[in-house]
Amino acid sequence: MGRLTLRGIGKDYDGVEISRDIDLTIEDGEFVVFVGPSGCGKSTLLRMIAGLEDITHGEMRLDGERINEIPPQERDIGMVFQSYALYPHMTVAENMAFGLKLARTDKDEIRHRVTHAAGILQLSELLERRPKDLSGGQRQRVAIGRTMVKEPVVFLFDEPLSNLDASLRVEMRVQIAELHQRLGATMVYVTHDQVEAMTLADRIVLLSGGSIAQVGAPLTLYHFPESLEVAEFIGSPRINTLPVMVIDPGSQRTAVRLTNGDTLAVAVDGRSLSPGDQATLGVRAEDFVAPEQAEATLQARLTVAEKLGYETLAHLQVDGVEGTVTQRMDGLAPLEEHQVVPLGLSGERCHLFGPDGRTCPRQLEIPGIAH
Ligand SMILES: Nc1ncnc2c1ncn2[C@@H]1O[C@H](COP(=O)(O)OP(=O)(O)OP(=O)(O)O)[C@@H](O)[C@H]1O
Repeated sequence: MGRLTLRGIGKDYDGVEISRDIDLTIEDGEFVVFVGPSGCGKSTLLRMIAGLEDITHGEMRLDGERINEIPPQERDIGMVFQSYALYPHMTVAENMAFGLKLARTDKDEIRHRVTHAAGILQLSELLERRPKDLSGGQRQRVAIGRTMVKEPVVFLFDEPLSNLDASLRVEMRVQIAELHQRLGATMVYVTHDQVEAMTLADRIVLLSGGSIAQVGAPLTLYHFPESLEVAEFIGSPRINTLPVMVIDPGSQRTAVRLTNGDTLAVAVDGRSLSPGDQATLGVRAEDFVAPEQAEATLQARLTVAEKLGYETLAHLQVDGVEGTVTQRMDGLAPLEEHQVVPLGLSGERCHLFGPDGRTCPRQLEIPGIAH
């Protein structure tokens, strides 16, 4: 088993609050990713679970047992660090066996566990090599193997892929997902990379300023963000934001005025808003519609077209809108420099955020996505 419960967890450093009011249950076998901007407290929270940081407030339990005061080596939890921290003078096999040797595990048992882990991590041919003779990805696998042989019920990963180049990151990401499927262990993973979070997580915990901004399945956060901050963090390219004025807030549709004077009835419950409020319309790059299906259309001018092959990201300028707006287009869409592009909007496919950044609940059902 490996069920973690965090109740009212908080951390102060010298009187400064770093994390606060963290309430979270991580189920046995779940893959949970902590994500958020730099300094939001992801690593601190992970280190508290590992026992590497004292917990200032609250209670943490593993399978029902309070672990606040239990030292790291006595928790049934293993951590894989960003820096692999392998011993350079030891072989791969010795590095993997080291922790078990210290714990005076039986020699045959050590050999069995190292061989088993090496098989799963495709390290069997490399067991006699030293770390300097391994690639970055192989070293990372050894670091995972060293944790695996301890057979913890919870694995913690602190940005394990951040030292790898882009293509290796993708490859290791898939391997970590496969490892989770094979072991079925609880995994808690820290990253500031939202793509890693989206692809690996059963549930994402988005942290902001030391507390939880939203917890949910990746696609729930993508389609039903609870705040502008979450909407802007999840998704690449970043969600487009357009300033609008609230005209008529309603429970099913909320009418807003765009910068060009057009009105749009957004399919949200806007009853928390008042007429005249300055709000923010959120539109993902793929959510613009063809002009003939649009309820309102903004005229935009192409600034840059990023041709990625299967799609083109068109960066556009819209009068009265700061920065650029990005539209996802077909990879073969013919585009000319400075071309005028009509940006069609549909009230069904937009998000609306109030002046305080809170989301107006979307009146939309997407099959299979809870909200
Ligand atoms: N030992 C410490 N003493 C004082 N402040 C600390 C200490 N360790 C971390 N902090 C502060 O706590 C906050 C959260 O740090 P933490 O490393 O948990 O953030 P993070 O979200 O993991 O960031 P990053 O993505 O940059 O690694 C930061 O403001 C950091 O400066």
